[in-house]
Amino acid sequence: MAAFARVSGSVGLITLQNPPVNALSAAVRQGIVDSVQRALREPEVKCVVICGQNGIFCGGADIREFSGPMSGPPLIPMIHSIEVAAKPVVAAIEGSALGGGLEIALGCHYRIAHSKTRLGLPEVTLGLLPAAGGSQRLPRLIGVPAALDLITTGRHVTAAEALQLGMVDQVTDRNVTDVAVKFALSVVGKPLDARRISMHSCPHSPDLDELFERTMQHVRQRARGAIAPVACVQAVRAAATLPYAQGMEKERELMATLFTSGQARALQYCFFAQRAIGRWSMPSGARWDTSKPRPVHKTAVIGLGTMGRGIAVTLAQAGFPVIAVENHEKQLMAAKQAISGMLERGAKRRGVTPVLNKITYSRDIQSVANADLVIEAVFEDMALKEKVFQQLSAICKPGALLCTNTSGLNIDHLASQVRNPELVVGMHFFAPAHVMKLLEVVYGPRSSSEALATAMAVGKKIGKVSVAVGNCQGFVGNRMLEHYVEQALFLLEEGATPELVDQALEEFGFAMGVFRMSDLSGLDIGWRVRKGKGLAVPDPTTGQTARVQQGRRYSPVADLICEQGRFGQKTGQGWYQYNTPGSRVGKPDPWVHNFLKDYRARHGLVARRIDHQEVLERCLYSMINEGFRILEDGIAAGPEDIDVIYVFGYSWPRHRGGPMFYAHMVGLPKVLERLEHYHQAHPDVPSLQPCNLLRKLVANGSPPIQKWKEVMKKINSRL
Ligand SMILES: CCCCCCC[C@H](O)CC(=O)SCCNC(=O)CCNC(=O)[C@H](O)C(C)(C)COP(=O)([O-])OP(=O)([O-])OC[C@H]1O[C@@H](n2cnc3c(N)ncnc32)[C@H](O)[C@@H]1OP(=O)([O-])[O-]
Repeated sequence: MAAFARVSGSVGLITLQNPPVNALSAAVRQGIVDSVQRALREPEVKCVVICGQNGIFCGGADIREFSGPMSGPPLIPMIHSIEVAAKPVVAAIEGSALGGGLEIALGCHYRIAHSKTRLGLPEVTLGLLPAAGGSQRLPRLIGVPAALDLITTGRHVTAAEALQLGMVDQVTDRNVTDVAVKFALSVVGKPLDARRISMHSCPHSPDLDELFERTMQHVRQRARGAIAPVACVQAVRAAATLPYAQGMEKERELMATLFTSGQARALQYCFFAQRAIGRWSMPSGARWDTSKPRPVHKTAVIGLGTMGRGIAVTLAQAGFPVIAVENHEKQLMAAKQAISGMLERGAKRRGVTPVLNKITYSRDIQSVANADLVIEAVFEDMALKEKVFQQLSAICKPGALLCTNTSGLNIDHLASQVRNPELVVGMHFFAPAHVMKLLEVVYGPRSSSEALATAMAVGKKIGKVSVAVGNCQGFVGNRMLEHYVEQALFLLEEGATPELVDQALEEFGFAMGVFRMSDLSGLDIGWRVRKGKGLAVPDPTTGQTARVQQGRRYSPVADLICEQGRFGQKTGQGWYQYNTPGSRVGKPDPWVHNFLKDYRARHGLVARRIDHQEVLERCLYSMINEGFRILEDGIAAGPEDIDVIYVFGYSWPRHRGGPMFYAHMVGLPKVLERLEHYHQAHPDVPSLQPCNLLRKLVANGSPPIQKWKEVMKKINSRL
C-alpha cells in the first residue's frame, strides 16, 4: 500500500509501503493512485513528495505478479497522472530506485537522491524493457547514448553518476525526505511544463543512425540470442525518432512480445532462483535460518597457484586479513608479484585503494595457526591434500574451519584426516577465482551445519553466489559437465567436427562451445584427471587406445590429442589451431580433421551426418539427466541450485534459465523420449539411460519446475 500524510503544513507525503523493497504490487499502485488524487484534491496541499519506507524508494514492478493475471491500476496512467499534476511532485529517493521505481521518479517533476542510492532500469535482466515510459523518458532526460547504455545493460548507477548524467536534480547526505519536503515547498508556484519529461524532445546528435547501428551490432553480439536487449535498442530508437505518444505505443508493442516470452520466464526464474539458494538446507534438517555461522576474522590460503592467488585476492578485497602460504620460494615470489598486480588492477577498476597490506606471505604452514578459516588450494592430488589436512589439524586453533578448494575430490575423505571432521567443508571456486561469481560450498556427511553456515556466510561476504551442495565426485557442476563433454567426444567419433559441435552450442547461447572452452582452459587438466581415474590408458590385451573402459563406452579421442602435446591455446594447438601459443583466436584445424578420419578408420567407425539438433539433444539432455540423478541423490536441494551453478559457473545462457529450467521448458516427456531414443541407439552409454526421477516426474503428470520438490517429496514418502 501507500500511506498519505500532510507534513510541514502543506506538503502531501506519499510513502510506498511494501516490504522488503516496496515493489509496486496492485495494492501499492492503488495506494499511489488514491494518494495522488487526494493530494491534488485537497486545497491545503501545495506540493507532493513521494518516498519509500524502510530506507528504500522502490525495487520496481512486483515481479511475482508477472506470472499471474494482472489486476489493479496500471502503471502508465498512474505515472502520467503524476507528471500532469498541477502541483509539484518531488521524488525522495533512498536505497534503490529500480525499474518501475525509477519510472515513477521520472514521472515526478524533481528527483532528489541520497548519496548512497543506486538507480537503474534493470528490466532487460528480467527479459523485459522499461515499459512504464522508462524507455521514452530516460533518453529525453539524459540523451540517447547514456540511456542506451543504462537500458540495454540494466546496470545500476550511483547517485553521483546519476547527478552527473542529469537523472537526479540533487544529491544529499542528509535525510532525503526532509530535504525533499523543504525543496518541494521552495518550488511551489513555479511553472512545471519544463519539468515534464514527456514534453521534452529527445536531445539529438547528428550521428544518430550510426550510433543505433553500432549499438545494435554490439548488443546482438553480447546478447547470445537474448531478445530483450535488442527490443531495448528499438524502444530507445523510438524515443529518439518519434513523438512521445507514438514512442509509447512502440514501447507497448515491444513489451507485449517480451512479456509472454519464454526468455522472460527464464530470466525471472533466475532472479528468484539466485535468492532461493541462500535458503539452504541439509539432509539432517539443518537450515540456513536455524544455523549460526562462526565469526571469521582471519583467513588463510594454502598453495599459491592460479586458484590460490585468485582466492587470496577475493578474500583481501572483501576486507579479510589473509595469510598466504606457499612453500616453494620461487612460486611464492611469483605469487606475491601476481597478487599485487591483481589487487592493483582491481582497485583501479573500482576506483579504490589497493588492499596490499591485507595479505601476509609465508613459506611456513605453521603461520596459519591463528586463522579462523583456512582454504587449501594446493595441486589437485589426494595424497598431497591429505598431508596438508593432517598438518592443518595439528596446527590450527580449535574451532578453525578447514576448507578445500578441490573441484571434485572426496570431502569426507579429507575430513577423515583431521581431529574435527565436522569443521571440514569444500569451497569450490571457479577460475579465475577473483572474477567468477560461483562458489560451490560442499558439505560432507560429517560437516556440521555451523561449518556450512560459516562457509556460506563467507561466500556471501566475498560477493560470491554460493550454492550449498552435497559431497560426490565432481559435486554438481563438474559431475554434470562430464556427461556433456563425453557426448561431445562421442559425436566426434560418429562424424562431427569440433567446430560443428561448438557452433551448435554457441548458437544455443553458450559463450563458448565445449571444444573452444577446453582449448582455453587447457586439455592437459582433464587428461591428468582421467589418468588419475585409470581411464586414459591403452587396452592391456591389444595395446590399442581403448574405446571401452570400466565396462562402458569411452572415447580416448581427447587423450590421443593430448599425447600429441596439443594442450589448447597455451601450446598453439588443441581442437583448433592458433597462430601462436597463447593466441585466443582459433581456426578449424585440418590436422584434427585428418586425425579424426584416421581414428574412425582404425576403429571401423563410419562417419554420418550430424545436425545441430542432435548435438544439443545429446550434450544437453545427458547433462540434464545427470541433474535429475543429482536431485534424486539429494546432492542438490532443488533444481534452482543446479541452474544457478550452471548460469554462474558454466556460462549457461541465462535467458534459458539453466539446464533444469530448460528441461521444464522443453517438456519432461520430450526430454524422456529423446533420451530413450538415444539410449536405444547407444546402449553402452549409461548416461543416456533416463533416470528414475525423470521417469517418475513424467508419470506424475510432468509438474512445472516450481512443484518438483513437492512431487519429489511425495514420491520419496511413497517408497
Ligand atoms: C504489461 C505489463 C506492463 C508492466 C510495466 C513494466 C514496469 C517496469 O518497467 C517493470 C519492472 O519494474 S520489472 C522490476 C525491475 N526491478 C528490478 O529488477 C529490481 C529487482 N530487485 C533487486 O535488484 C534487489 O532486490 C534490490 C536491489 C532492490 C534489493 O536488494 P537486496 O536488498 O539484496 O534484497 P534481495 O534479496 O534482492 O530482495 C529481497 C526480497 O525482495 C524480493 N524482491 C526484490 N525485488 C522485487 C521485485 N521487483 N518484485 C518482487 N519481489 C522482489 C526478492 O525476491 C527477495 O525476496 P525473498 O523472498 O526474501 O527472497
